[in-house]
Amino acid sequence: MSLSAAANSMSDKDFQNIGPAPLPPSAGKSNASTAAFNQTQPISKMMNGLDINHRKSIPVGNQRVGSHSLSTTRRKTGWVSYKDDGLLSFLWQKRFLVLNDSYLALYKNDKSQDDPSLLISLTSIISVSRTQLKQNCFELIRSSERNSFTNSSNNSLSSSSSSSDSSKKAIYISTKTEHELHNWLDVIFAKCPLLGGVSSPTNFTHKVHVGFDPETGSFVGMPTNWEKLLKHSRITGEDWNNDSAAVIQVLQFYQEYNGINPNNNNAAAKANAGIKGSIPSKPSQINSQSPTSKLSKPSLDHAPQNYQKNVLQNNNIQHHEKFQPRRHAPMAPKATNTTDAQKTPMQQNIQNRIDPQYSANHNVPPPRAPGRQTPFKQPLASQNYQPSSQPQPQAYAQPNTYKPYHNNTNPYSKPQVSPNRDIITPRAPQISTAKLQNKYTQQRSPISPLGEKPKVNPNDLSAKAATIAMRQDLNPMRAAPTKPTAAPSEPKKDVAVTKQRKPSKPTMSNAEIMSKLKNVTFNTDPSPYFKMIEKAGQGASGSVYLAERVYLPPNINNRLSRYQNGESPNVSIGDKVAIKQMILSKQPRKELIVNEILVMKDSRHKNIVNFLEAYLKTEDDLWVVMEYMEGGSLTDIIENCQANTTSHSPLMEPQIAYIVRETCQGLKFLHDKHIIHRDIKSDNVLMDTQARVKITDFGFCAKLTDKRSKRATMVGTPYWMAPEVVKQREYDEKVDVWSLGIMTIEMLEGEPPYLNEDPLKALYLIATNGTPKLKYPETLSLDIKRFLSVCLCVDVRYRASTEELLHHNFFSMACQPEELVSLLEWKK
Ligand SMILES: Nc1ncnc2c1ncn2[C@@H]1O[C@H](COP(=O)(O)OP(=O)(O)OP(=O)(O)O)[C@@H](O)[C@H]1O
Repeated sequence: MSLSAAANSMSDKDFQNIGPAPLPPSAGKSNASTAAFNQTQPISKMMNGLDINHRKSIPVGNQRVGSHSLSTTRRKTGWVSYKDDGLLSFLWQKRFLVLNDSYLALYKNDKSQDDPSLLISLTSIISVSRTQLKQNCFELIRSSERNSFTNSSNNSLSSSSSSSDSSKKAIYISTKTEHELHNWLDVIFAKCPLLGGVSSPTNFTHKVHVGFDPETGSFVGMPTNWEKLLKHSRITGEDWNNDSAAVIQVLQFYQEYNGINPNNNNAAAKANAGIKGSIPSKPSQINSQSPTSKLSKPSLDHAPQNYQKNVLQNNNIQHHEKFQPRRHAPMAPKATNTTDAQKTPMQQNIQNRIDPQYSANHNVPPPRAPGRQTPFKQPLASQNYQPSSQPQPQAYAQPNTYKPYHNNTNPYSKPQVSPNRDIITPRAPQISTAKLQNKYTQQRSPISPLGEKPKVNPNDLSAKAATIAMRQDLNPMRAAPTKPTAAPSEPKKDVAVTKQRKPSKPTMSNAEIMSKLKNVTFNTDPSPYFKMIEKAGQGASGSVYLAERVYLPPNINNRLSRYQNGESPNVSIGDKVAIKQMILSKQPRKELIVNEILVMKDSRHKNIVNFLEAYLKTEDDLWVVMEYMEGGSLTDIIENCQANTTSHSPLMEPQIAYIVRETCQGLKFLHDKHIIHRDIKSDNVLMDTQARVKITDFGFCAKLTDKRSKRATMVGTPYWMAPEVVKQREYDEKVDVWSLGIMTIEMLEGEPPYLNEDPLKALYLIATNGTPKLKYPETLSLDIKRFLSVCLCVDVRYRASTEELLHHNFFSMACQPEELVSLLEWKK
C-alpha cells in the first residue's frame, strides 16, 4: 500500500478529533524544539527546560576567556549574528556567543580558548529588548560605567561602539530562529542582576512584577485596568500559571486592538463594557443608548452552567460517549470514487495532510508521508510528533504548580508596538497549592457583573435574538448603531447591536477620502431611483435596506460600465437591490468604507457580493448599492437550522461542503489578487434564494504587494482569528483559510470554538490551544476532519492555500444548489 493510500485508509475511528496541526518539514528529530515552538507549546513550558533558575547546574569547569578567567560554572552558547551601533554598524558578523554566570562573551569561533571579541559583564547590562533591526533580533544596552570589559586585541567593534549617551553602548544580536532568540532572552534576563529589578534604568520601559495571588483571588502587580480586564475575562490563575506569556501577549494584543492605555481606568472600563454588555434591554432603546450605557447587568447564575458546559466540552472522552452517531444527511454526496492514481498531485498532496499529532496523542499510527517530496509532505512516521498543548480537562482538580517565568515578557513580543509600553513579568505566588485550588474555584465564581455573559432577559429578547446578540457581541469594542437616515419600515431583526472598528490613526486625509469617493460614486440624490422596501440588516457603519429600482438615471449603464471596468452591470427597472446607507461624519474610519467600495468594485466574481453603484447624496450621505442577497447571512441560516434540527450539526456535511467550496472560490479569487479579506466568518457570507453563496464586508481587506508581502495589523473578529494574528506575528492570505476552518466549525457545531468565552479568554485559548478541538468528532466524516486539519493548522507553512483547498476530497461530497434551498425556507 502506498503511503498516501495508507493515510487515506484510516478509518473514522482513528480520527476522533482533528487534533493539532501537522509539523513543519523541518520539525524532525533534529529540530524538534523549534517545531514545538512553532506549534502550540506555551513559552513558559519551553522555558522550564532551560532550568535557568538553578544556579548549581552542569559544571563545565573553569574557562579561560582571553585574559579574563571566567571562573564560573554554567554557560549557554550558540552562534549568532552580531553588530554594534558604532562605526562598523552596517556589518553583521557571525559570532559564537557564550553566556555564563558573570559574562557575556562573543568569540570569532566556538573554541573559547581565543580571546573574545567582546566581553560584557552581566552587571553592566541595563536593558535588553527585541528590535526590528533584523529578524529574531534583540538589542542589548550596557553601561560602560558598570564594569564592561572589552578585549584589547579585538576591540575594533566594541571600542567603536558608542550610543548617543556615551555611558551607554548598544549591541545587536540576531539568532537563527525565534526559538533561539527566546532562549537567549530568557537566560540573559535570568542572569543579569539589573534586569530582574523593579524598573529599568533606560526610562523606556516600566517593569512590573505580576503574579496571581490566590489568597485574594486576584492578579497582583498588574496595571489596574489590565487586572480588571483579566478578572472579567475568566482568565484564571491557572491559565496564568500554565502560560503567563500567552496571557500577557493577549493583553497586549487586546490593549492595542482597542487602543487602551493600561493605566487609564476609563478606557479600560469602556473596553470592558464593550466586551460584555451589548444587549440592549429593548430594541427601541438601541439608538438612544451610548456604548457604555448599553451595559446590561449580567446574570450571576450563568457561570456554573458555563463551567459545567466547559467541563463537558473539554473532557472529550466523557463527552463523546454521550452522543449518538450523527444522522445521515438526506442528500447523497456526488459519486466520489476517485482513486489515488486518478488524483492530481495537488489532490494527493492535500488529502494526505492529516493530523499526525492526533495520532501521537491518541496512540494511533500517525499518517505517513507520500513518496513525493512536496511542500506539504507529511512528516515521516519515524519523526517525533510534538503533542500540542491541549486544553486541560478541568483546572480545579489538578495541583497547581507554579511555573516560574523569570522573564521580561516584552522582548518576546514582536516589536510592532510602542517601545515604551509596560513590561510585565510574572511573580511567584506566595500561597500553597491547596489554597490555590480553593481560590481558583472562587475566581471562577460569578462574582463580577462585568465578568459575566450579558444577561438575556427573555421578556425583552427572544432566545434567537439573544443568540444573535451574543454572536454580534464579538468585537471587543462596540458602538451604538448609527441612526438610519431613512426608515421606510421596521427593522427585520430586533437586535441591532453592532461592532465598531478599531479607532486608529486614519491613513488618508478627509480631502483624499472625499476625492476617492467622488471618483467611484454618482454625485446625485438617488432617492427617486429606488423604492425602499424594508430594512435588511444593520452594520457598524450603517443600515442595509432592501430596495427596488423604480427609475433608471440617464445613461446609467454607460456610466456604470465606466465605473465597473467595462463589465456589463445588467441594471434594469424592477431589480431588487441592497442599499447600504452611511453617514460619513459618523464613521470613525472613512477610509475603510473607501476600501470596501474599491475592493467590491474591482472584485466581480460569482462568490463575491456584486457592487452595483454608489451615490454621494450629499457630502455626508453615502449610499452603496449592491446585489440583494435575500437569503441573508450564513449566521442566520445556521441559527435557524439549529432551532430546527435535533442533530449536533445544524447543517449536513454535503451542504457544508457546498457552502465552504463556494466561499473558498471567492477567497481564492481575492487571494489571486493578493487581497486578504481578514474577517471571514458566517456573518460575512450571504446567500440568495438560488443558494448562491457570496462573501461580503470588505472593509478590513488588505492588499499584499511585492514590497509588503505580509501584514501585521490586528484585524478581524477574535473567535475567527488565526493564532498568528493573535500572537501579533506577520501574516498573509492564510489567515482567511484559518477563518474558513472556523466557519466550517460554525456550520458543524453552531458556533465557533470558545464563543462561550470572553473575547480576551478566547484570544488566550487561540494562542495557547492551537488547533481547536471538535465537539463531536466521532460523528464526522474523515474527509471533513482532514479538511479542517489543513485549514486549522497552526503552522502556516502547513496550512493549505485556497487553491489547494479547492482540490480537497471534502468538496467532492458537496450537494447541488437545489439541496440548499430548504435552508432558506424559514425566510419565506
Ligand atoms: N447585499 C446584501 N443583501 C442582503 N442583505 C445584506 C446585504 N448586505 C448586508 N446585508 C444584511 O445587512 C447586515 C449588515 O451588513 P453590513 O455589511 O453593513 O454588516 P457589518 O459587516 O456588520 O457592518 P460593517 O460592514 O458596517 O462593519 C448583514 O448582516 C446582512 O444581514
